[in-house]
Amino acid sequence: MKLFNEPFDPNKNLLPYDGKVNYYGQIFSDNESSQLYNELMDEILWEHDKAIIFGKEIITKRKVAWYAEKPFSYTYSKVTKYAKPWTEALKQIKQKVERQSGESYNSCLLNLYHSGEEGMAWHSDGEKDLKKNGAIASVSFGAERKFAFKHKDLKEKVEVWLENGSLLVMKDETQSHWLHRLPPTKKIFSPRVNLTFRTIVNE
Ligand SMILES: O=C(O)CCC(=O)C(=O)O
Ligand SMILES: [Fe+2]
Repeated sequence: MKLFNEPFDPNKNLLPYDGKVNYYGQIFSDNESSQLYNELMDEILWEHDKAIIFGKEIITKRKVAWYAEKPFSYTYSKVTKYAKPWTEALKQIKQKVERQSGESYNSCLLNLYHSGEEGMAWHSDGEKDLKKNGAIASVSFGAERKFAFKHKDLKEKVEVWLENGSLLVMKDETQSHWLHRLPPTKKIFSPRVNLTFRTIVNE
């Protein structure tokens, strides 16, 4: 298992094969990050996520939100949501992320983890509404958390710490061949906000 810490190279592919993941580290300063974190906490219309697991509706402890340039519908864990329009903070973050990653995005799924006990299970983001092999840019604010990848067939694992104000980009075949998760932990007590900028192709 590989665990990437500093020093890191944003051009280095964290995955050994079958996809591409780049970690850019902190692209927002500590000041910018705490301001953006506060704005997101206050202004985003956070809701508990509903998911259908084995045919049963469950409500997650984590909160989610879905914003985009148009009121796209997006089906995630078998539940359809309609996007809300960009806020000023989201426009500001999106602009920086597009410049850094050299890609553009038309939507953003946000997750609020109140503490380390909330995480996200193994999955890949290959829903049919997403552009095939499109880049997904993940921005994190608040508590630093570990993020893990696992190859679907070979089970190889790669882990990286996602710092406050950091950017991670997953692209090419990553979603076809690798799962990712945010492992829960009993060692972290403060909240974390994650934004994944994506490209939706439905209309
Ligand atoms: O919180 C994270 O870092 C990951 C979120 C994620 O994988 C997702 O929203 O699909
Ligand atoms: Fe994901």
